[in-house]
Amino acid sequence: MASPQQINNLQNSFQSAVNLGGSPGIVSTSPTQSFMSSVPRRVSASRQTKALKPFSTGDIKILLLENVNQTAVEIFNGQGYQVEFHKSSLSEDELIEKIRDVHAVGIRSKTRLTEKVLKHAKNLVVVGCFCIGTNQVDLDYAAKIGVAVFNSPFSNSRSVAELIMAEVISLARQLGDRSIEMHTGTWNKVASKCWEVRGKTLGIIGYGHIGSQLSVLAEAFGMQVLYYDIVTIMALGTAKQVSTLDKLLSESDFVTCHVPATEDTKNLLSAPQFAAMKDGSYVLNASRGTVIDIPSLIQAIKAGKIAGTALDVYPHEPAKNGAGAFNDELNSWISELVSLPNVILTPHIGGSTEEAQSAIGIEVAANLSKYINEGASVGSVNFPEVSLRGLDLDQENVVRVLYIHHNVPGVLKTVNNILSNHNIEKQFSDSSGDIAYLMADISSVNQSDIKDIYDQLNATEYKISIRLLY
Ligand SMILES: NC(=O)c1ccc[n+]([C@@H]2O[C@H](COP(=O)([O-])OP(=O)(O)OC[C@H]3O[C@@H](n4cnc5c(N)ncnc54)[C@H](O)[C@@H]3O)[C@@H](O)[C@H]2O)c1
Ligand SMILES: O=C(O)CC[C@@H](O)C(=O)O
Repeated sequence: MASPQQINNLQNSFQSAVNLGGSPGIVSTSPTQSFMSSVPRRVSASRQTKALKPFSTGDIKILLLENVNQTAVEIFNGQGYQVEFHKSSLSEDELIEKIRDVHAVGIRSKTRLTEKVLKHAKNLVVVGCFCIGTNQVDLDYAAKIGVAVFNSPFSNSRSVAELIMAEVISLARQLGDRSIEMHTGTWNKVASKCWEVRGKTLGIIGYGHIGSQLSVLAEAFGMQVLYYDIVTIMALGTAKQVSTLDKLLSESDFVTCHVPATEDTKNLLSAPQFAAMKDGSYVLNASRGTVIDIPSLIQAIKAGKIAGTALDVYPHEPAKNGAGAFNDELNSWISELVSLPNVILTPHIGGSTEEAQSAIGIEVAANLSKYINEGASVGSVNFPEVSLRGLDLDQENVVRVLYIHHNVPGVLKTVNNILSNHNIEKQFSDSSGDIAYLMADISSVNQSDIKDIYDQLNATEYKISIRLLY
């Protein structure tokens, strides 16, 4: 378990990496009253670069849902933001109400940020998914309205891989059933249909961050590893990539899914795939609930084709913890599933370890703060990745222009024409699909010029959103 000191050290290293120490720079998508007042700049002596600060730090409001780790809360508090923290996710109506005037939202896997919800967000600049998966957010629509989305691409990968490894052994030894029996007073000392995992074949569908970590763990247990992925990926150890899903299914004793939720992965394993598997093999899923057709899996277990399953994710999951939350109203087949032998069910805890949650809290909070304070979108999952080096401490009358716009011809000419009365110190622009993002540091800007620059940029036909940091 990570000690508070280790967590503190981790946090410090992240903070210095993203240069969050000292005075934060603050932003807003639209000019507030404080935009027009000349807020004196605060520059920390310990910093090598100038902190940008157009507004009072208290102007930034952050809504954190789903018990996002306290490391994130501490980072945001340290920035002086207003943090509203909720342990669970919110209903759609509550979310629509809460999202109206916040600048950032932090969620995990339960909160659905749909187009309908995002349409009500009038000041939203950025979304943080404090997890790996981002399928719960309408990424295209978010980009369309100029909202960058960040996640933590691998902070919980190891935790998921370790859980799966534990479950592979637990299924092979029917551990779940033996434990339930003992809890109810039954002594059932059996060896029949209980196996070592040594020498067995693990088939991994999706050889990304989690799949490849799992590959290493499985080989250490003496397993052979096959993997199927839509892209060619270098094998770790002696694992072998197979060219078709059917080959993986027909040769594996255990099949585990580590793919994202996409149209292509919906019901990736259904009746024909279970039929193609070895008799007495096992199925594991800790990716997303849409990836496996659970009613077909139930039939395959009942028919004796599949000897057991470990599931961590479900098509519908409860919004919050509580007794009775996992029932047939949620998914009609639940009571049938729980009545079957050798079925290990966990409440979406693949990434739920102290280490993973604390690292995710720090990573995503740091990225969000950097985007809010400096405009850096590097690491965003739906945005062009743009960043500029910090401003020198002694630079006076400098403004950073953050201009998110439609990716069409003529933008640079128009924007640079607006900026041309000032010296463009540096500029970077990139596009991703229909969205483009231009960042420019301009000098020789008087306080009185700022509103004029804002108004001119705001009037351009290509604009999606603008922020000015100074
Ligand atoms: N249970 C949990 O708590 C938990 C925790 C973390 C992640 N996850 C889920 O696990 C998923 C995988 O995580 P990751 O970090 O390994 O992702 P990743 O992006 O690193 O790897 C996913 C791999 O799947 C491959 N892939 C995509 N579509 C495919 C298809 N149709 N067939 C075969 N391969 C395909 C990709 O090429 C990639 O190599 C995430 O998307 C997330 O939904 C769950
Ligand atoms: O913490 C969560 O809610 C999600 C965990 C996992 O599914 C992920 O996508 O990282």
